[in-house]
Amino acid sequence: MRLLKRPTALQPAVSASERRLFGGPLRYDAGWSNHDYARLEGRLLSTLRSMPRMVAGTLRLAWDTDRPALLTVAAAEAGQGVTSAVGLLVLSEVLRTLLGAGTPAERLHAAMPALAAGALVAVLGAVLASRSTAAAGRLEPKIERAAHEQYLKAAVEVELEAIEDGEFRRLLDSAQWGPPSARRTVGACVATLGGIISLVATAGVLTVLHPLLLPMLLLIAAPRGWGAMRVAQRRYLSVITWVEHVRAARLIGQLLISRTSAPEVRVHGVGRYLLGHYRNMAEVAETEATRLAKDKAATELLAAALSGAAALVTYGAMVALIVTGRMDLAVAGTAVIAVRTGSASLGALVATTNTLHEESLYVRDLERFVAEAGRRAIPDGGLPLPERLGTVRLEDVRFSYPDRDEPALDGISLTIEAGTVVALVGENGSGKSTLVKLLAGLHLPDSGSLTWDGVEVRNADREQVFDRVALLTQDFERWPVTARTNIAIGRPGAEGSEEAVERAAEVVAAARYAGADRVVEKLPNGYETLLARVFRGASELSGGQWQKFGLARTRFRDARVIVVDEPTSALDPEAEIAAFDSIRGLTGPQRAVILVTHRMSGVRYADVIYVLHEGRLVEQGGHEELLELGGRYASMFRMQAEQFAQQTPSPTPTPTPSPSQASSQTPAPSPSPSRPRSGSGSSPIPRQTGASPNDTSVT
Ligand SMILES: Nc1ncnc2c1ncn2[C@@H]1O[C@H](COP(=O)(O)OP(=O)(O)OP(=O)(O)O)[C@@H](O)[C@H]1O
Repeated sequence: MRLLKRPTALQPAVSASERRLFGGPLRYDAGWSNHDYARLEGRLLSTLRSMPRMVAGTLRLAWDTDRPALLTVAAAEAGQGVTSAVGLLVLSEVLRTLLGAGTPAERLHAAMPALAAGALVAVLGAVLASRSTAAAGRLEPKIERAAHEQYLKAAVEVELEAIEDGEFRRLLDSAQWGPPSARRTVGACVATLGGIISLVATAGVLTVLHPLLLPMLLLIAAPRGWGAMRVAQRRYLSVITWVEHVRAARLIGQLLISRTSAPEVRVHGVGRYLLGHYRNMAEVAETEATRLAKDKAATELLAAALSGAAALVTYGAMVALIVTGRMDLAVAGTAVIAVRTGSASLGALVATTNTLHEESLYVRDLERFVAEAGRRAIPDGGLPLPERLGTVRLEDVRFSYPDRDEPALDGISLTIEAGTVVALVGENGSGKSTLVKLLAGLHLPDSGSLTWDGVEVRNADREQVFDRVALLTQDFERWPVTARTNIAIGRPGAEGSEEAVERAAEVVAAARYAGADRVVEKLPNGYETLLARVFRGASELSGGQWQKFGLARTRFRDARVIVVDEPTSALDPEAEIAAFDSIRGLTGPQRAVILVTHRMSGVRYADVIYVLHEGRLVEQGGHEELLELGGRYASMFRMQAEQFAQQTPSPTPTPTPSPSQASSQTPAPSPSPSRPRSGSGSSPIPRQTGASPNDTSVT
């Protein structure tokens, strides 16, 4: 492996693999991580100062999640601090008595009450510790769950544009460590609280014994605190800087074991190729781990040396105090134990504060993500849409993706009326899918107007816009759930027992409508078959079979505007004809169908065909009208028809015209035009404008 640069925290090495596979380093570019670096490096105290605010967020979450548990933990920890102070005072009394006047038996006898009190205090301390452990154990999973829910909810509610934005995705990625960190923050908070209380108690006892002892104790612990904090900050910075590298290596690992890539991994030898790159990237990550380990070792050695020197000075000062008679032996004995206890608890406090600090950095990422997601959330509320669909209208709409200079759509004006089938056609990248996303309310126009029955979509209640749309896109989701749920998920909602029965019947009707019922018949457990082969007993479907499920889901959704984007790309000729018929049958008086496809045989029956070219609307009209126009549509249609005619032996392919289009002499570029459609003889099934989507199958 060739390293192109010596790695540092700010400019990590760029491996040849990264350049080859991803075109460069996969890291956070400038932006907030570098800003953090400067902050972490230069302003340790300000980082420490901001810690209480970060911790407060988690404590608020704890307060909202399980208040009694939080209060129990706080009380038990405070109680433990008090018991440890009392324990030290008792010890001092025991030592004073044992080192005092009298015979050994008399001194032992005199020390008995203090010894008994010490035992009682120790038992009380143990009981309080166990109460604290139990309550914290109850609280921690709840905190993680609440934080995770907060994370997922924030992610679900943002605009699609945010999800497609690389910077936001990075934030989304780094925030995923927030919920487990919030859980650990609770544990660290508890330990820190306990540490602080017991330290204050010990400090009080030390001050009573001699005023010089407390500053000396702090001197012992300070270097270790500095060292631990520095190591944590560097580790955090490294994790953040390398997050994308780790993600990329993980992605390669996934590709190597994924089922979909398995054939190419084997036949094309991609396995060995990717494995080599995986190793390269892992080795680069190892150099970073080595760098961190060296840095940590050096920091800890320096901290230990400084702390050791401070301990030496402390014990030297105590000897001097005893020798000069300014401290008696019993006090010195207690002081030695108190300094040891104190430095141990200060060490533990430094460690837990450090954990708290490190974890709170991740919790802060989560907070930052939630805040950013809030800013980019789909707005709540807005103008209501009429229950019945009339017209969706676009006027001079322009839309650009944030990272593109050229607009994806420019000057688009079109109308979609209820009860019609509208087709969008155009070459790859002409803007069809983008237009669909605007119609579905997933993106808002940059300029121009998009209205639903006169209500500007920008001001409309977006919930209601989504509610009125059914989407069947090219890459619709193949949910890893049962066949039934894969259809019913099109309209998720509360299921009362009566409604459940009704829904079951609707699911079956939708499956029959889309031809998915014949797929279900062959599944081992029918509708209850799990469709995800990764699980035991589950089945997997072919691409075409999945498309039938997609269509069934769309039908089940029963929306006002039904968008189908390349719905037949994986269907065989017979299924494709049936699918186009089914899609036409989805329309109704209150319903419009928007069909996006490159299959011209499916387009010809649309009421209006809109032709897009480089983001602009270049032609519009009915099939015949556009053929006569002799423009882009006509040439696309003829091209497919000719291609089909060349592939089909004589007799000349029989077009499958609709009754209204029977005069057309152009052969339809249907994949199997001479085969009669099921149930329709050789004539096509007329477009079923006005048919209810709850009618029986039209296939
Ligand atoms: N999420 C995105 N971010 C940035 N640019 C995008 C994004 N999606 C699409 N584009 C760009 O917008 C333009 C229109 O893309 P769109 O997907 O709408 O075309 P299309 O007509 O649906 O293409 P196809 O027929 O291949 O599906 C293209 O130049 C494409 O590269």
